[in-house]
This record gives sequence, C-alpha cells and structure tokens, in this order.
Amino acid sequence: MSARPPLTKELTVGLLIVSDTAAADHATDRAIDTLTAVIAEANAAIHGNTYEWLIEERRIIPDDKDKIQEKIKDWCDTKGLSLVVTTGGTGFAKRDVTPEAVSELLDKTASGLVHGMLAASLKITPFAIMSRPVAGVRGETVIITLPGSPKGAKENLESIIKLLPHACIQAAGGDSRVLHSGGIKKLEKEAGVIPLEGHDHHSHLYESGGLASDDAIGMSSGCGHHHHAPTPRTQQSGEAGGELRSNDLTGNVAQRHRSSPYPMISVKEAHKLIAQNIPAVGTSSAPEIIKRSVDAGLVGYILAEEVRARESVPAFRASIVDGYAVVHTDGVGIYPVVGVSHASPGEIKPLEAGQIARITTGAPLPPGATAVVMVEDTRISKTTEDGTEELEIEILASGLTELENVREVGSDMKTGDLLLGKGAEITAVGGEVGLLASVGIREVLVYRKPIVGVLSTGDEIVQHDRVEDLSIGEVRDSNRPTLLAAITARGYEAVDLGIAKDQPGTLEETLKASFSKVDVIITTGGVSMGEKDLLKPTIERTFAGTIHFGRVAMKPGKPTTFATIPFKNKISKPIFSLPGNPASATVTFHLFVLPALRQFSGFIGDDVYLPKALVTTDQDLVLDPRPEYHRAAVRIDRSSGNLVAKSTGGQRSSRIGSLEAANALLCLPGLGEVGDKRTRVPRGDKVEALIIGDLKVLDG
Ligand SMILES: Nc1nc2c(c(=O)[nH]1)N[C@H]1C(S)=C(S)[C@@H](COP(=O)(O)OP(=O)(O)OC[C@H]3O[C@@H](n4cnc5c(N)ncnc54)[C@H](O)[C@@H]3O)O[C@H]1N2
Ligand code: MOO
Ligand SMILES: [Mg+2]
Repeated sequence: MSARPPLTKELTVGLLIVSDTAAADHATDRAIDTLTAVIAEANAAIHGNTYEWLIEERRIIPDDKDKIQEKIKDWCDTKGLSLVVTTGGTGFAKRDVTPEAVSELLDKTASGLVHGMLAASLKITPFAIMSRPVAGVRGETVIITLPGSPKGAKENLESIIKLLPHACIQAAGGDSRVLHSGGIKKLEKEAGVIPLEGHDHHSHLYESGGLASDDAIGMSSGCGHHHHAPTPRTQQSGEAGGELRSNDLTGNVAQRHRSSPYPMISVKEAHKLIAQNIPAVGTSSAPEIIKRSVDAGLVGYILAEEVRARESVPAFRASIVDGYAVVHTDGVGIYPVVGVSHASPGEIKPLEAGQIARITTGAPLPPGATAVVMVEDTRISKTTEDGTEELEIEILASGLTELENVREVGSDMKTGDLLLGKGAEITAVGGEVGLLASVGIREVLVYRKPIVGVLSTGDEIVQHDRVEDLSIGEVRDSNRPTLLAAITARGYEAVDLGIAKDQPGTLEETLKASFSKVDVIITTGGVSMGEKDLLKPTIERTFAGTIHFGRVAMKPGKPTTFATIPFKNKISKPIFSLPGNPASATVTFHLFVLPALRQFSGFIGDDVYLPKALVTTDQDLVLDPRPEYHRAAVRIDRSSGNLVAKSTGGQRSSRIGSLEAANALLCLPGLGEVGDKRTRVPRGDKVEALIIGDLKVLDG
C-alpha cells in the first residue's frame, strides 16, 4: 500500500456508483448529486474546526466485479482515500455483485457499520432485509456499500455519516481522541450518542445503539433497486475517467440531456481540481522559466531563482546629512574648511585632524574623516572677503561618535547578501524592482506568465461598439471587454479571440486556431443546458479534452466548466468555459481563473487565491439556495477601522451592474447550510469577503 500523507483535517472520499444503467447513460445517475449533498450537509453540521469531508473521486461503473475491485483498489491502495462509498449492486438480482466484490478486498469487516445501517433502514421499511450491505477496512480506507436507490443511499449514509470520521481516522492509524479538538466526546455529541460511564469509546458506540441513535435517521427503501436490463449506450465510453458526458453533437435536440450529467461540486473541490491541472511550482509540469530584464515590465513576476547582491550599498562611506565632514575626536571649536564633497563622482581630497570639509547628503566622506556634523550645529566664523565662500566654521556639536551621520560601506546591503528569495513576488509597489536595481542586477530568472485568450460565444452576441442599433435578439458583447480589462489590469497578456457563433464548426476552428497563441483559454456562454450550448461537447468530442468539472454549487456561476485539451508535446491547454451571464462570467473569472493564472505564473499555496477579510454587512442579506458570491463595495470605516460591506444591489446573474464599484465578493452560505436554518444574514453580522478590488475609505 502506498504511504499516506499525515492525517490532516481533510477526510477524502470516493463515490463509486455501480449501475449498468447509469454507466451506459450518466445522465440517468442521481446518486452522485444526492450523496454529494449529504456530504456537504455533514460538513455544514460539523461544529468547530475538527475535520472536513472532501470528495476526491466520483465514478460510474457497470455491475462488474472486476471493474468494482479495480476502482476500489486504486482508491484505497494508490490514492489512499479515507472513505470509499459505493452505491448499487447490493440486492438479490443476478448482476448484484457489489458486496461480493467488496468483501474480497476487505482486511477487516465492520459489522457494526452494517448493523447500524440495517437497523436504521428497518425502522423505515421492512424491505431493508432485502439489502446485503458490507462494510470494512482495506489498508487505511473505510469502505461502505449503500443501496442503489438514491433515496435509500441517502438515508443509509445519513444514518452513519456522523460517526464515520471516527472510523476513518482510526483506520488511518490516527487516534481520533487526540486528533479532534474536543475529541471523541464531540463526535458522540454530534452523533447523538449517550456515553456510558466506565466504558471505552467503542462500547459507547455499540451499547447506546450508536450508529442508529441519531434522530435524523430516515430510511425508506434500503434496497438496491436499479435496472439491470442493459440499455443501449447513448454515449461513448472511454477508459476509466474518460467517459463522455456531454451531449452528442450529431444527435438531435430530443436526445439531449434533460438534467445535467455533471455532478455539482463545491467551490473548494473546483479549486482543488484546477490546482491539480494547471502547471505548479514543484510539480512535474512546473511553470516555464524565462529571463527578464529588471524594469517596469518585471512587475507581477515570481522569481525562479534566489538573487544575491552583486555590490555593496552604499558602495562608499556616505554622509547622511548636509554639513561638515570632521574627525570625530576633534571636538567643538573653529576649523578651516579645506575641501568640498558633493554627491557626485570624483576624487576627494583627504582630511586631517583639525580640518573640516563641506559635504552634502549622500556624498562620499573624504578619506580621514570619521563623522559628519549637521549644518544646523555649526556657525560661520570667517568668509572670503567678498563674503561668498566659507573659510572657517565653528563646530558646536560635542561628543561626536565615530561614524555619526555616516552610512558605512555595505551598511544597507553587502555583496553576497540575499536580496530576494526564490518565489518572491515582484510587486507593483516597486520595492523589489528597486532592490534589484540598487545592486546592478540587470536580469533575473522568473516564471513565465500565461497568455490568456478570451472568446465570446453566441449567435446573438455582437461587437460592443457596433454603431447600428440592436435588432431583436441581439446582445452587445460585454463579457469580452470585461475580461480583457481584468486580465490586462492583473498584469497578464490578453489575446482577443473575438466572437464565435453557436455552430460546432465555427467554435472548433476558433478554438483550434487559438491553441498555438495562448496558454489559457477563457470562453463565455454556451455551457448550460440549451441545445446550442456547445462548449462541453466540443471540448470532449471534438478535441478529446477532459472536463474536470461542469457544474459548481454557487451563484452566480453554476455551469462553470473547467477542462484541459491535449495539445502538442504532452502539453494540454486549460480552458475555462464560463457562463454567458455577465455577472456569472466576471465572478467566476475572479474566483477560478485568476488563481489559475497566478499558479501558472509561479505563485504557490494560498497565495494563488483571492485575499479574504471579515466584513460587517450594512443591511440584511437574503440567502439563496446556492452559496452566493454577493457583489459588494467594502469600505474602511474611518473612525472604527472596521470593514463595512454595502451590497451593489440586484444580484441577478445577467446584471453586470452588480459589479460596478464592487471590490469584494461576500461569501454567503446557501440556504440550509447554516446550522440554525437562517434565511438571511442580518445587518451587522460579519461575513467573509473575497477582495477583488482596492479597498476604499468610507465617506463621512
Ligand atoms: N434548463 C436550465 N437552464 C439554465 C440553467 C440550468 O441549470 N438549467 N442554468 C442557468 C444558469 S445558472 C446560467 S449562469 C446560464 C448559463 O448559460 P450559458 O453559459 O449556457 O450561456 P448562454 O446560454 O450562451 O447565455 C446566457 C445569457 O448570457 C448572455 N451572454 C452570453 N454571452 C454574453 C456576452 N459575451 N456578453 C453579454 N451577454 C452575454 C446571453 O445572451 C444570455 O442572455 O444558463 C441558465 N440556464
Ligand atoms: O449560476 Mo447562473 O450563473 O446563476 O446565472
Ligand atoms: Mg445557454
């Protein structure tokens, strides 16, 4: 078994849908969405920062023992998932083989989990006795088998999910009592378990009825009802992971999917899939390294090398003030002015004790001088006859120390000092450019920034500056100018790919022509459920691309699609197909595309993502069923220093006006995600905001 990374708060999950029907036509599958929702709900119900479920794998496979075992082995042995959940194939029909396939793979059985699920099911339906679940542990992974009906699967999973973290952590070799802040008591509380005095945690779970003791248990079928009659395959099916889900371009409209075949994933999962499929520092597909000269054009790059000082700064002993260079031991008194040192190159006459030299800020100290006295601490004593030149000066300052008002050679920086580390960002503040310039570094190695192509799609879309009035049905292209502006302002080169008509050929030609010109492609429009929504089929069927996700649980931006299309020399081109609605396109650009561009240019870890702040809402905000990215203007309240958010008004996805003067996206939970079933975030509450623009100070 492969080494598993040390336990973190993330418990990774694989959902394996075993069904001949769903494997032949993914559009018929409901289980993935259903179980994803159960897991999202479980995450929302977790109190405190203890652990979190993260769905890493989702697959639909036929009722085939070998295929089931192959997937489970991969997920347990290679991927080291925390939990594998199967649905389907647990009934009495001939092709129901899931329990048999799973049993053979288990190192340990978990009869408690099986009893728990059955007990819960039987409370709801006597048909539960027709189900044959198995559960257990393989390596460090817990495996459970659920019935095939989405309702049954949901209720079964709900009955045990609160206790599964405990099982997963133990299976992975961790001590859940130590690992969880608040420990197992907390898990028990969340699961509704009443601990018995004097028993260890395992007996608590058992004797209290443990797994079945949650009030939330609801179970109806418990049976793995699903159709086994082989249905004609409506879609091509490639090797594992390569199944095509999009509509067939050659098919007629009556055959299109009537519900999206793409699972609805969370924003967090979407971020993870993007991060995994964009070149990243430290991976085999690391970003390209190029040489750039040190000038204004360096802003926004990430250094791909460590840079050390080639010279010392200052390169000579320099005065910090305007005044007189002296020998510090000379003390107060009247001294002849024997020379002048200006901040300009050239030889300077040496100074002896009993002499002084006029000097300006930044000028080199005459050899022999050891300190500088400010002009304010001196008095003129004797001038030339015409009164224009100083001959003698009285030094009033006493107790001078050696090198007072002097910058010693290399006191700001010495030759060989580390200037900037690998991974340092050259910011728009200018400090890093200045630092490099100060020691004569002319060129540095940096990670190349991506060139980004922007394509609008839609038969209705016309050039935004077209002079003629619009005909009925025509829409001015606002997405392309918006995105080109945002990309350029963020320091990336943008390529305008124009507008493609909703015709497979046009889209194909335009995209194909762009591959050699750009590193990342952004399209808008044509990704939802309409028969003219051609992006997904074109990516999958014309270009053999992989759609990593095609739906995200968010508003706006639900149909956001991210894919990679194979190009030359094993390079693949990432393509973000954003929804056509203007607010959706703009929000998803900031939320998904920008982090990808930053990762491509060498940013690492959380630095790729938008910065976050806690802000106070200045009005009630009504919650949407989907988690919402509510556009707002965040201001700094001058007196309190607090960040206050003002909504930009109507948040309909078509309203680009919702982004006017917006500098933040307020992260509002979806309805039902908040534990206390609130329907609104009340005025004065604090919410997380993603910062997309400059913060301003609140007027008045
Ligand atoms: N049956 C369903 N219909 C829709 C669903 C769904 O789940 N089921 N999702 C809705 C959601 S949410 C969104 S968002 C949109 C996304 O639509 P598409 O990405 O397919 O985009 P289009 O249909 O091409 O256009 C939508 C809308 O945006 C206007 N548009 C497109 N491009 C531009 C542009 N460059 N500049 C300005 N405006 C643009 C277009 O004219 C449409 O009005 O789908 C929902 N439907
Ligand atoms: O998700 Mo759509 O972006 O609501 O309009
Ligand atoms: Mg559409």
